[in-house]
Amino acid sequence: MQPSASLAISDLWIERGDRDLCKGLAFTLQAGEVVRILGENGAGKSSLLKVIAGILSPLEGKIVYSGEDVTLDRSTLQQDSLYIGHSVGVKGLLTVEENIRCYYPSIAASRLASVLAALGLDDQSDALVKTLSAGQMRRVALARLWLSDKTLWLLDEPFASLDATGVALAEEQIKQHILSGGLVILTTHQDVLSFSYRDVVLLS
Ligand SMILES: Nc1ncnc2c1ncn2[C@@H]1O[C@H](COP(=O)(O)OP(=O)(O)OP(=O)(O)O)[C@@H](O)[C@H]1O
Repeated sequence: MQPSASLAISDLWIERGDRDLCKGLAFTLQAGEVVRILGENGAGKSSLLKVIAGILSPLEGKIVYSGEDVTLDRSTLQQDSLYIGHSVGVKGLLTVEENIRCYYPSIAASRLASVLAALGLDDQSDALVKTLSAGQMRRVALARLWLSDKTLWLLDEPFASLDATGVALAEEQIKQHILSGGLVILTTHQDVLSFSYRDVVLLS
């Protein structure tokens, strides 16, 4: 985790297909803050997260991470960020444990066991992910929140498919992260969140 990290987005303009998204978007994020991206379906919320993560490039604008202009080269930001996309992004033909080991190959068995227990997946450790429910798959994806040492979290619909217990677990991880000085940008259609956040609204 980087102490006192910050993110500043200015004059951002994203184009996808023949649509202009987020034209002139600007916002900042300081250590310990959460921004929730709001907007109608198709407004560009997922696209914005992908641009910040360096998966897509903006047409115009500036992205500054902790004082460094990373607009053209997002590698510094990528090294210090965790992006969990809209799709669950887990591998169905691997077990729960193998999925987690894909990202954290040297994780200690005791650490893995405690994360699986926290997620209520301890009985599913050896199950093929394709045999799990949608909410259980989302929990496997969210195991990365428990294990991440990255500062900036970019979370696209992290609560989708989760039951109330799953939402509370994920919210708790986000709370712990911001208490440690992390930064979070998330999209969610959930109205009530149990931590402080600012809204950035994308107009369609
Ligand atoms: N792979 C793609 N190629 C071209 N255009 C795309 C692609 N993916 C999304 N788009 C377009 O970009 C626009 C924004 O999509 P995006 O997924 O970012 O919106 P969103 O706000 O996250 O929507 P939702 O709330 O439905 O998840 C939409 O018009 C969509 O059609």
